[in-house]
Amino acid sequence: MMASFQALRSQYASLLKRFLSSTKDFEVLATVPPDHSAESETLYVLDSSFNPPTRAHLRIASTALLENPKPRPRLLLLLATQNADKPSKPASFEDRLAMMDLFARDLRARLAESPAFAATGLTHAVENLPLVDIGVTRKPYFVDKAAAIEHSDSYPVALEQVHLTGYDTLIRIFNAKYYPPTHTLTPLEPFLSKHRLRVTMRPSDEWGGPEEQLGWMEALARGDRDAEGAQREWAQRIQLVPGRPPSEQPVSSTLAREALTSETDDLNRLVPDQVRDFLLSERPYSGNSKV
Ligand SMILES: Nc1ncnc2c1ncn2[C@@H]1O[C@H](COP(=O)(O)OP(=O)(O)OP(=O)(O)O)[C@@H](O)[C@H]1O
Ligand SMILES: NC(=O)c1ccc[n+]([C@@H]2O[C@H](COP(=O)(O)O)[C@@H](O)[C@H]2O)c1
Repeated sequence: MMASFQALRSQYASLLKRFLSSTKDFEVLATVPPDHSAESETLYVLDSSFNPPTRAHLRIASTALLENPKPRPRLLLLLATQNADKPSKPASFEDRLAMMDLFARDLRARLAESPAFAATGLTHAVENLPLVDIGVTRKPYFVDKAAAIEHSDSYPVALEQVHLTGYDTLIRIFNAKYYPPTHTLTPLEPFLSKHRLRVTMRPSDEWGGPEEQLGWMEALARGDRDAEGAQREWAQRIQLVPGRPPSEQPVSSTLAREALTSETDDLNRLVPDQVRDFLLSERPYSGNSKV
């Protein structure tokens, strides 16, 4: 197992090196399983630091894909090598890409259990499962990520993108401080006129509960943000879906990194199985991992 983890990491290390020495803003490095032929009508995009991928990311991706299983959707797991706010830190990007690949396999295994992706007629179940692309981008902002994906030669230009985010990220996308020089929300227009956001609620002390989060959407639809350059029609392009029920414990990448140094049993509920095996075997946060 360890040998195959190392092989996966070095495979991504060389693909990443090629990307970093290119002038590209975005590249698909691999597809799980390797297959580039399938047509799809929607591209779901999960942009994250994947540091590490968690069961929250698994829930966000699987609920989206299960909601619209036909025609076969495609999912892009997008590693942001530059974050809008956070400085870069361990794990190394090749470790994260290897974990994204393992996450893609865990996700497909979960989807394979659902009737939505079961075999139909002459088609085997595995042929109905979404393909998962593993990509990288240098662009920290969603408007630029979406444009880089549109202009890449990996997908048809007209493909609609549905960006999967949490509520905390939605609030940041709608923060005019990110859009110099005018510091208005008008730069979101090309993004939200073509693409969509599927936002998972993330109740917390900082972000409030479901009512507050639904209230944010109502305010946008009412025109409360028009003075900042927003358009009330954008509310129709944003779907807000329930997240973790209050009875379940919180899940985040930070909690998973902490569990690795203290309560490794907690990893079972925080990260998918193959990601847990990678974390326990490779210890990518110990400071000894090869960069
Ligand atoms: N538990 C969660 N509920 C809802 N959305 C989530 C959750 N975890 C992550 N997300 C969303 O997934 C996307 C990527 O998340 P990110 O990589 O920042 O994970 P994180 O767990 O918040 O990371 P960290 O703990 O390292 O800050 C973001 O849009 C974030 O809002
Ligand atoms: N205005 C924006 O588009 C905007 C603002 C803040 C964060 N982001 C991005 O959101 C993603 C998630 O960010 P965090 O990992 O900090 O939660 C990152 O790719 C980050 O760069 C985008």
